[in-house]
Amino acid sequence: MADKIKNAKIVFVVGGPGSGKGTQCEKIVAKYGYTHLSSGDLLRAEVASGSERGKQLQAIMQKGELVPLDTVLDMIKDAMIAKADVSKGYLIDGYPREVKQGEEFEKKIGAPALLLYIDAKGETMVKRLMKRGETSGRADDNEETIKKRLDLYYKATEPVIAFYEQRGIVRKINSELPVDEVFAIVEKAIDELK
Ligand SMILES: Nc1nc2c(ncn2[C@@H]2O[C@H](COP(=O)(O)OP(=O)(O)OP(=O)(O)O)[C@@H](O)[C@H]2O)c(=O)[nH]1
Ligand SMILES: O=c1ccn([C@@H]2O[C@H](COP(=O)(O)OP(=O)(O)O)[C@@H](O)[C@H]2O)c(=O)[nH]1
Ligand SMILES: [Mg+2]
Repeated sequence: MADKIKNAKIVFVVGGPGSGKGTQCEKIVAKYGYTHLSSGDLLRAEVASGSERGKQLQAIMQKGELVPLDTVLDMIKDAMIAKADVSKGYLIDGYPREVKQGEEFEKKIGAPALLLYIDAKGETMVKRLMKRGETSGRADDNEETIKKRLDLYYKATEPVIAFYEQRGIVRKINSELPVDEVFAIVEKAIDELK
């Protein structure tokens, strides 16, 4: 069944916690009709289901650590296949978190055409997540876990960007600007794909 998605347009959306990945993805969906798959949202849905696996995931996510690679990849793959007939392209938001995840994704699914690197300063991301935490209900939007997520981002995820830069598919987006100005830059990157 993976055949169905082999030729699909795939965009990785990578950036630190609270950099604005989800915000920009929503706008891309509205304009371009892409299918948005947030690895974090898929994991949170599993937690919300109350399943045994969800309980294990919750413990890991509450600590700001990474869940096993295969778990996330299987979830993304299933979600991609479910949308294969209607999808114009896929936004894979918050993935890969480490180089190995990207390599496994390519082996099992396919290569990305573009990597949107959503970039904000560390202090900006912390500020946004603390603010989001006032209303998000996300167990990991608290000061201690935010710090861990940020550390892990710099350690494990930034090398992902260097890895795909060698291939020339990275577009760096400054997300310190107001949302609509950020989106204007994102649009250019997506338009180049056509
Ligand atoms: N000024 C400004 N604020 C933004 C921008 N994008 C997002 N924000 C704010 O930052 C917060 C976090 O944005 P999200 O889109 O949830 O960030 P994310 O990268 O998906 O974060 P995770 O869900 O933790 O992966 C939001 O509550 C927004 O209010 C932006 O481009 N400019
Ligand atoms: O590929 C992934 C994506 C997410 N997560 C977990 O899910 C949490 C929330 O991820 P999300 O992308 O929603 O938020 P971010 O870490 O970017 O704030 C992370 O801290 C990790 O614990 C993970 O382990 N692997
Ligand atoms: Mg998000």
